[in-house]
Order: sequence, then structure tokens, then C-alpha cells
Amino acid sequence: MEKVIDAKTFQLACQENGISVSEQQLEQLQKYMDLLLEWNEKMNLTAITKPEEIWSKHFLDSILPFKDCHLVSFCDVGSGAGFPCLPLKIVFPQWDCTMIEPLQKRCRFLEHVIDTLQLEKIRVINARAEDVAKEHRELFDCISARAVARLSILLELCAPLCKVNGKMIFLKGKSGLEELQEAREALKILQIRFDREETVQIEEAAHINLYFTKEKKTSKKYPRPYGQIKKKPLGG
Ligand SMILES: C[S@@+](CC[C@H](N)C(=O)[O-])C[C@H]1O[C@@H](n2cnc3c(N)ncnc32)[C@H](O)[C@@H]1O
Repeated sequence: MEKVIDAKTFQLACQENGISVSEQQLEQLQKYMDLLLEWNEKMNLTAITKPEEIWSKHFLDSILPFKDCHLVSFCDVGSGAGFPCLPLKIVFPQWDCTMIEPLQKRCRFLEHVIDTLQLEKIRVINARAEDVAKEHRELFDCISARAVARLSILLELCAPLCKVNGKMIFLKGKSGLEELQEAREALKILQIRFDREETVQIEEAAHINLYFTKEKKTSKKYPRPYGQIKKKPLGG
């Protein structure tokens, strides 16, 4: 893959992976980048501030793991400044998207991007995933999270939100495989099948994407309160 440094090389990299990105979608991504950099001066949204790094480490990194997904409803847990959900929504506008983010300031930013880009079929829930999951169960075809928690914790937060036979896709750094080993017991308890891992080299860093299928309905026991999950992750 050519080094991704601007809109054109980003578009080519997507094309090589079977994803077509139109000029209008590139403009929307550029606008999102402008808003991210503008708001980042007032609040902590991202440590990545060079445009060429945003194209690769935020946009491409968010989109490539989902290149084979054909979805109806998608939920991003711990969206922060919108990754991976917003680049996905721009490139796959037919998806119905939900972002769950507990920090109100970040939610305000996410709402502002949605309004400015006039995105439809997308919403922000200002809450923690474990609180949403108490009420709203088995709702989404696919749940994802990037840089939110270790895998055994994420599985407990996300499984209740996912439909039976739905997918869970977690974007991990180099600790991904070690986290997978650590989460073996949690997978058994929550009846989640590990499907595959995919390692993607984004510039100097290896990114490990982990793919799962939820096989059975999640017991009402989960998720436990966050304090308990953190203190004693399932199987830990
Ligand atoms: C390091 S940021 C990553 C943001 C984004 N996913 C990304 O990759 O750039 C982690 C985000 O997860 C959110 N978060 C932490 N615990 C959470 C929970 N229990 N439920 C939902 N979001 C959570 C935080 O508020 C924060 O915005």
C-alpha cells in the first residue's frame, strides 16, 4: 500500500481494499478533519494533529477493519472524537449508527460534526456502555470499540448490546493477541466465538483487529457494575 498522506492516497488505499470513496465523501472527511483540529484547540480530542497522520491513523485505521461488513445497525462504544464511527458513517452512509460516549464535551463535538455534515441515521448517547446495556439489549448487528478498555472488559460491556449472531470487532494495538489469550474465559462465559484476527500495518505500528460472533443471548447478570468489571474481569 502506498503511504497514505492526503485525500488522494487515502482514496487509493480504500480502493485497493474494495471500498470506493467519492469526491463528496472526501470533502466530508476533510471537513470533519477541519472541525477536529479546530475543536482540539479548545478541548482534548486527539493527540494526532498532522493532517497526513489523520488520514492514515484515524481515517484509514477506522475504515479498513470493516471492509467486508454488510451491516444495518452499528454501535461504537467509547467514540471519543468519533473513531471509528464517523469515518465509517461518511464512507458507508447507509449504515444506521449509534455512538456511546460518557463525556459530555465530546458528545457536543460529535453532535456538531453530525449537524455540520448533515449526517442522517446516526445518534450520540451520552452515557457509559454498561448503563446503556442494562436497558437496551441485543440491539445492534455490529459493535465496535477502539482504545477503550482491555478485551475482557470490552466483551462484558459490549456483548449485551449485540444481537445474537451479531459481530463484535475490536481495534487493538500490538497487545491484541495477548489480550485475546487473557479473555479466553470471558469468551466462554459470554458465549462469544472468536472468528479471526487481522494485523494491519499503519505506518510504523501494527494494528491488530479482532473479530467475534455472539452465539447466544447474554445473561441478564452482565454487564456487572463497572467497579466490579474492572476489579475482577471475567475469568481474571
Ligand atoms: C482513549 S478514548 C478513544 C476514543 C476513540 N474510540 C478513538 O479511538 O479515538 C476512550 C474513550 O472511551 C470512553 N469510555 C471509557 N469508558 C467507557 C465506558 N464504560 N462506556 C463508554 N465509553 C467509555 C472515554 O470517555 C473516551 O472518550
